[in-house]
Amino acid sequence: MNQEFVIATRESRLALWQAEHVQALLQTRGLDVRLLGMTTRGDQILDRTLSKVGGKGLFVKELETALEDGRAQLAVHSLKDVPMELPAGFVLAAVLEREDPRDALVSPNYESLAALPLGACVGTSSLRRVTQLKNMRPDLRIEPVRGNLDTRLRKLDDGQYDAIVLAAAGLKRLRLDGRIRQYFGVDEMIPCTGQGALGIEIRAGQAPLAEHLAALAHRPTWLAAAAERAVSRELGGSCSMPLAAHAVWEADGRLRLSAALGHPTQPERALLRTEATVAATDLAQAEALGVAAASALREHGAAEYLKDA
Ligand SMILES: NCc1[nH]cc(CCC(=O)O)c1CC(=O)O
Repeated sequence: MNQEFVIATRESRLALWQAEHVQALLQTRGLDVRLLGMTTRGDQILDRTLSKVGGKGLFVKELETALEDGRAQLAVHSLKDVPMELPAGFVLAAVLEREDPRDALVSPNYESLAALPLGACVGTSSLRRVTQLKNMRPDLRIEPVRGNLDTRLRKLDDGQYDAIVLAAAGLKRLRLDGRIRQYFGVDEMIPCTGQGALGIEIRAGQAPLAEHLAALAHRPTWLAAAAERAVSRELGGSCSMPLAAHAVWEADGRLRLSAALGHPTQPERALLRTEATVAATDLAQAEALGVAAASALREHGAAEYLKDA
């Protein structure tokens, strides 16, 4: 009898889709894999903006506890919800191929951001989206919206907002992308670090499992995400930081990283931006690209922006 592996997962439809996706990939490698559904503090606290209650780590802590207790061996996360530094004893065993990294506008009545009337109400709780929206459309009224994708869409349909902004990846995975009215270009609204990618976390030193997971990894996504995550880590990576960072592979095989930092409490202030390209062939080079982008943002005044974060 094979050893059975257990995947700890949140129970939103998107989290379950992601965990089942990894389960199916491991099953094709001949492994027995079962899911363990869990509710995290991030799922329970729905009335406050995450940056105010302790940040993205709230989505992963309970899952890490299950790994520690041995109730599960791996946790599947949206990479963008994974803190920049994992607690001691945990490692990111693989980053899987990225789904569409773009942000998308969903609206019952308006076909694009430009079509929204003056002063329209847009729902998003992401400071990164708030600052980029306010830079494009200072007139918009931006209101928080929390909860899983179905909850957010229901609040939109209830008429609480004229539009909401969501990651295209989640909508596509749940086949809800028919609701998208506009895709933002990745230079127009720079995505969050790791957006659209999945990260698999395990305890350090799990050799046979780590090898199976390494075989699932998508190296181009992993290097791109490593560059993106390095920018955030260098700048102190917290949820109260309106940071966008996105890396793409150019046709010539080089990695191009764009990053933007907004002001945490004055979202209409101009974004600080940087862009750089390198020939990266390993994780260290990709991370160095991110570190350089963070330095460039500091030269543009990041410290002054971040003192209010
Ligand atoms: N912050 C919550 C979250 N985490 C991952 C996704 C979507 C999937 C992804 O980007 O990988 C979402 C929803 C959203 O931002 O719209």
